[in-house]
Amino acid sequence: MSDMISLELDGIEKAYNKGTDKEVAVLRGASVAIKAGEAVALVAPSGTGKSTLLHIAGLLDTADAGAVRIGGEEMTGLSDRRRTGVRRRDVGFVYQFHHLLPEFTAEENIVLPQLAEGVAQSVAAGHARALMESVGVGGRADHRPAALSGGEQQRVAFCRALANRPRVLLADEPTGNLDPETSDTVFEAMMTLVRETGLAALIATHNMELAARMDRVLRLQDGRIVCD
Ligand SMILES: Nc1ncnc2c1ncn2[C@@H]1O[C@H](COP(=O)(O)OP(=O)(O)OP(=O)(O)O)[C@@H](O)[C@H]1O
Repeated sequence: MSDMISLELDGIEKAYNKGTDKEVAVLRGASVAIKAGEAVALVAPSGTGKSTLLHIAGLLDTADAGAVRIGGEEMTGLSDRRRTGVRRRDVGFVYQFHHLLPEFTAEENIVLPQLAEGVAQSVAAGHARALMESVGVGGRADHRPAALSGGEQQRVAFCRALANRPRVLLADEPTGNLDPETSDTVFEAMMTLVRETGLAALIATHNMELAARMDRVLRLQDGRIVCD
């Protein structure tokens, strides 16, 4: 694990309905720094601002105050175009449901985001296959998502999220929809990818057993991030 900080949130504040009588301050100075190759669990009861935090970290939403740094670069003040570029190249997302494109094969789902970044077809296909091999779904490359099991779908979703070699992985209950055994397989696959690719991963989960197997467990409490 290098000591490079890949993702840093520094004093993030976010309120909804600002300036009205319905104002809710969701984040009140949330800070975290995640190194390359480190997997951090984020445990947050429903409604405490987990999605808000992940959206801000992934540049899908902006904070009212505080800084987001990806690969050491300050994201505040970047043009929308630059933010979109950084989001596409440097951030991978995985959600509770895989959101794979149903009309494309597993491999094509991992190839497409690379083509969008100008990677040659043969190179993209080779990278897609290598990713799938590393998480044990190499034999399923030509199947469409509907022909894959839930655990396979989710492993392919991780491969797709990593297709463009992002620095940061953000996941929201990535095993929340799976039975315990499958959840374990997907979790191990995720950890393999984090270690192999030197990603900084922030993984929201309610599963304390899986959380405890990550490098650190953090809790979102009263709008701040605290050690568990
Ligand atoms: N666009 C919005 N406008 C107003 N309030 C919002 C908006 N989005 C979220 N909130 C409120 O902010 C709080 C945090 O929402 P958020 O979605 O981040 O929670 P969460 O921890 O992800 O919850 P869950 O696990 O249930 O998805 C909630 O009280 C929610 O009602």
